Amino acid sequence: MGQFSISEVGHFYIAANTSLKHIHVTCAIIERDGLVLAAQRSAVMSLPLKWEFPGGKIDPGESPEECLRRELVEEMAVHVRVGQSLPVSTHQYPTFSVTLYPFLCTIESGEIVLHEHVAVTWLPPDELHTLDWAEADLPVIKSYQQGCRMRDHS
Ligand SMILES: Nc1nc2c([nH]c(=O)n2[C@H]2C[C@H](O)[C@@H](COP(=O)(O)OP(=O)(O)OP(=O)(O)O)O2)c(=O)[nH]1
Repeated sequence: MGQFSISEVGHFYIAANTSLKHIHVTCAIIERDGLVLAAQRSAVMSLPLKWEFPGGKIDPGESPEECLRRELVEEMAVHVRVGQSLPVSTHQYPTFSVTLYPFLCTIESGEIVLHEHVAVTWLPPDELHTLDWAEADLPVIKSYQQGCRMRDHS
């Protein structure tokens, strides 16, 4: 051990990185009465206790909108109306990378029952940054907040 040069270590690092898992995930920015829903991942999920927008991995043959509707029923027992899409963004975590497909949503029917998350909260868009978010969500929050400011000024 300790026999590798910097360039060899760099090579192994790049080789390991190119085989990282890449997942495609939808996420729902659910708006109600000027507030937005954030959900906290449980201690036993990946990215434990981080806050996120509910959603999940897109199944083969499924559209992002179909995925969101399915995930929201599974995770929170609500039926959502899927609206406008926001810019897609990709983030590399140390052990996997994720492409997020965010959509504005509203709850069509159902009361929230948490099947996977430990908590949800409703926040004004400009207070979203007060939570400890999954890192991949930071650009999503930024573009969402920019969109809100444009809506406010139109
Ligand atoms: N649903 C959702 N997942 C997110 C967001 N941001 C973010 O980094 N992720 C990550 C967390 C998970 O690693 C992955 C979503 O997949 P998932 O919810 O099916 O993940 P999981 O790890 O609980 O599922 P599993 O692989 O254990 O079956 O994407 C987000 O805003 N919403």
